[in-house]
Amino acid sequence: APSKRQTPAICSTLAPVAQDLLENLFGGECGDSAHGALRLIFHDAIGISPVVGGGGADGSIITFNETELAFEANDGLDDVLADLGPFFLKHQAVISSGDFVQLAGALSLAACPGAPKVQFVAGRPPPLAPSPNFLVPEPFNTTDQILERFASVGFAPPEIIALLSSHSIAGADTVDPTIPGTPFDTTPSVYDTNIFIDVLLKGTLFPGTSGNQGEVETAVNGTLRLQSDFELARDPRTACTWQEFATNQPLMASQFAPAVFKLSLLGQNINDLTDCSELIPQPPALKDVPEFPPGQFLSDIQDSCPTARFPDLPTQPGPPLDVAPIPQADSDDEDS
Ligand code: HEM
Ligand SMILES: [Ca+2]
Ligand SMILES: [Ca+2]
Repeated sequence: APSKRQTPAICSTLAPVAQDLLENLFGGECGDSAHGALRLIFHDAIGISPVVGGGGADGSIITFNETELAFEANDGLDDVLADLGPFFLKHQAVISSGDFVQLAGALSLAACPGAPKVQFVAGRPPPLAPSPNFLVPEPFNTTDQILERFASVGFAPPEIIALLSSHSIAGADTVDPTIPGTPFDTTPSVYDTNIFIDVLLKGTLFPGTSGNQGEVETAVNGTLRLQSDFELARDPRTACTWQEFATNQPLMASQFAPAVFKLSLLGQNINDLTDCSELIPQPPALKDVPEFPPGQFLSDIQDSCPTARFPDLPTQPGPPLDVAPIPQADSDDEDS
């Protein structure tokens, strides 16, 4: 008989944690809790530098949250930790904070149609110290600064754009504090290519107040555009990858999975970790049809790739959208 790989002990131990997160934290939704858990992967992992140190994907953002939540770039993560923290405390006897962040992040995609299944490895030791400040990119950083920050930990420009596909299932609470939960694209519960289409449209409005640091005008009511997304979409070093993903959802998903797995290994040695990817469900499939939002056309696209024109797409029928805010996860009260 063909030999079947036996489930490693650490994976069996973590199975009930995964189950609890899927059922009781995410509840089968690609909503605020899932978005927060996905963002947390990044803000924990990127806390490492060849110059100033830091432990990367080590769970420091949980263990040393008193230090790291005070960093400006981590604004809004207080809500995420309020949401996830009780699950970590409940299971901390069997899972390190570093594994918890990465497990929750990989599981966060489970209910997001179109998302890839991301690998998960376990066995990260407890973090030794908080991350130094100023390692997490900010939406008002220049493209040079962002590319350099990622390059210093081994990420090439196309990998950065692949990682930013996460902004397809995301929104902002703190960029414009008057409108928490404002999504970055028209479909914040679907891992589709709309983020890459929407951000290339000519900006005409602010969804709330103007003058917020790191925000630029967006094209669709109810969505918020980050200055960093705007610039990465238009910079010649990244614009062609951005444009390619805009009309190729399978490519976007297939490039995101290895890039986000690579994030989960920052500061870790993969040879010391155990593959527990069997704990991660395959997210629902998506048949993505790239379209311009209602009332928008190719002439509204700010063509930015030097070597290929943006392709013409159908326009979604109907009146202009006013995208609804993302309902906020509330750790105490779900139904009032
Ligand atoms: C250039 C790098 C990046 C910048 C400047 C950036 C910036 C931001 C900002 C300002 C927010 C809104 C936070 C708030 O006000 O609540 C946000 C949200 C988010 N980001 Fe990024 N980000 C970057 C890269 C990434 C990466 C690599 C990931 C992937 C793992 C990611 C995943 C998310 C998610 C999922 C959210 C939504 C959080 C929520 O809705 O609660 N971002 N990002
Ligand atoms: Ca960290
Ligand atoms: Ca989307």
